[in-house]
Amino acid sequence: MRGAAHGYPIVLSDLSLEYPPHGASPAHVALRGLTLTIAPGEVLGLLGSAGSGKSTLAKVLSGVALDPKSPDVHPVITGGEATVLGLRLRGIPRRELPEYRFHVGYLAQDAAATLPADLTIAEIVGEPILERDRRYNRKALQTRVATMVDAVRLPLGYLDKFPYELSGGQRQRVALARALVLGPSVLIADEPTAGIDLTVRDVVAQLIVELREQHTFTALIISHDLPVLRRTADRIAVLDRGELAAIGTIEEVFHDPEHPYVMALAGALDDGHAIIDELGDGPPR
Ligand SMILES: Nc1ncnc2c1ncn2[C@@H]1O[C@H](COP(=O)(O)OP(=O)(O)OP(=O)(O)O)[C@@H](O)[C@H]1O
Repeated sequence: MRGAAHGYPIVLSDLSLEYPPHGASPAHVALRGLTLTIAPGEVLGLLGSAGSGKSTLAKVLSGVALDPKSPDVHPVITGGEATVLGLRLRGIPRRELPEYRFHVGYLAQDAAATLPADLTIAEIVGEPILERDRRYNRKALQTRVATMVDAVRLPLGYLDKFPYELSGGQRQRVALARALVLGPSVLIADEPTAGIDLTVRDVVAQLIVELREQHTFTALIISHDLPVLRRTADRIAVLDRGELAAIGTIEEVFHDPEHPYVMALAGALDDGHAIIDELGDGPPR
C-alpha cells in the first residue's frame, strides 16, 4: 500500500456519492460535497439522521461498493475524491481492490446477523487470512485465530461452535475479530453496537478501545450511541441529508450548535436521550 496522502490515512475532498438509476428507481445522491480528514490512529465517530448517507460512505470506503462487476446496486463516486491509505478510490482499478480490502477492516451494519451459518467460529475468523493466502501455514492460522478470539474476549471453547449457538453480542464480537484478523490499518465499523443488549454495548465499546491500543488503526465508527462514541471516538462528524452538518470533539459539536439538526440533537441530549436514534429524522428545513 502506498503512503497516506499528506500523512492522513483518510482524506475526503468534496466527495459526492450517488446510486445510479436501477429498475423503477431514479438516480439518488446519497452524499454531497463531503470534505474531512482522519489523522493516523484517530477514531472519527459518524452520526446523523436516518438515510443521511452514513452506510453509503462506509460501503465506499471499505471497498465493497467499488467493484463494478458486483451484481448489487452500489453507490458510485460522482464528484470529488476519497483517498484512503494513499489510494484514490475514484476509478480504482478492479485488480487493486482485493489488496486494498486486506488493509481496510469492514464491520458491516448487518455483519453479526449474516455470519456464514455453515462455518465454525474458527473458520469464520480465519477466512480472510485464507482468502489472502490459500497456503498460509495451518498452525500459524490456528494461533492467529485463537489470539483474535481471545482478544474479543470469547472463550476458546467457542472456536468449534456455529453462529447460531452464540448470542447477538457474541456474534458481534466474532464479526469484529474477523474484521481485524488481518491487522488492518483502517477500520470502518457501521453500527458496531446496534441490536446488542445495553449491557453488552459497553463491552464492545471497551473492546474497540483496547483493540485500537494493541493494533493502532485509524477508524471511522458509525454509531447512534453517544456513550459508545464518547468512549471510542476522538472527534465526531454529523451528517444530515447527505451533507456535513458539524465536525469536532463531542463538546465542540454540541456547544452552541448552529445547524438545525445538530441543535435538535443537542436538545435531545439535554433531555437525557443517549441513543440518538430515538430522535428519528432531522427537523424539516
Ligand atoms: N441501493 C440503493 N439505491 C438507491 N438509493 C439507496 C440505496 N441504498 C440506500 N439508498 C438511499 O441513500 C440514502 C442514504 O442511505 P444510507 O443507508 O447510506 O443512510 P444511513 O445514514 O446509513 O441511514 P441509517 O441510519 O438508517 O442506516 C438514503 O436516502 C437511502 O434511501
